[in-house]
Amino acid sequence: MIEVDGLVKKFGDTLAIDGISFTVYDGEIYGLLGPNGSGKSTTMKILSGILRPTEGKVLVGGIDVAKNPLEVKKIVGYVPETPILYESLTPSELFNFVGSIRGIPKNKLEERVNYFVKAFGIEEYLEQFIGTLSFGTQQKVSLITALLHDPHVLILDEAMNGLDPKTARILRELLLEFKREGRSIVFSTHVLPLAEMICDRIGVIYKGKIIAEGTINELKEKAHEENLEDIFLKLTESKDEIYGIVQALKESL
Ligand SMILES: Nc1ncnc2c1ncn2[C@@H]1O[C@H](COP(=O)(O)OP(=O)(O)OP(=O)(O)O)[C@@H](O)[C@H]1O
Repeated sequence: MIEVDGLVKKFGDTLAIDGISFTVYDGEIYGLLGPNGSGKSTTMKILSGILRPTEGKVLVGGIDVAKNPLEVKKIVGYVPETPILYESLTPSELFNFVGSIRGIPKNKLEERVNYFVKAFGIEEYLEQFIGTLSFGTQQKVSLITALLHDPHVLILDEAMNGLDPKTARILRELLLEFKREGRSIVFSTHVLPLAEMICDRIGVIYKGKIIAEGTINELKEKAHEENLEDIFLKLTESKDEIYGIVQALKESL
């Protein structure tokens, strides 16, 4: 379970997160949706123990992230928006390195590496330098790295980015399985039909604030709109603006 209460994050004069609160229960996929720069990645980095909050309280599995970020990192699997990997290591070397710093027993590590390497189909890249791999393959390596310690909480920042349709489907099924096992998952994406497909509840974040939260059906009712894209555009005040821009483009052509 993740409990976020009155979270604020400032970068100098920039107020990136402006007092947000939400809860992600065990066995739930919570979608964090918002326009570029609205504060999704910042929130996810705080939940993963990577950034310290300026104000507010965040408990992950009952552990306070500000007081004990190292303990939080033990139970969280975090996939950043862009893979951050050691380019001069091979995936095999990276998995062994991550296994050793996380204290995963050798046989367990081998078992998990084999399982995920097969699931994501990267057998042929295991001995190549990460820096030479395609973006999608690096994303798969990043995902495997985040899953090796069998985390109870998953923080996935646009984790489907760059994945081919087959791998995206495998990851989707894996996430649904994790959810059935009772793990808590926070999932950000700009692909709204995907969010509609897998998220149990959604929080719409805009200018550092959660401006709407609920199941898809609850959001549809609140916004009087039929699909998540229209709900999202309405809530983020983009709908009229888009029509104006498209109209101006048509006139200028
Ligand atoms: N390290 C940093 N230093 C200064 N400002 C930052 C830093 N990280 C994020 N910000 C600012 O915080 C705000 C929120 O950024 P964030 O990356 O969380 O947005 P986002 O919703 O993840 O955007 P995107 O959809 O483009 O990935 C932005 O104004 C951004 O410029």
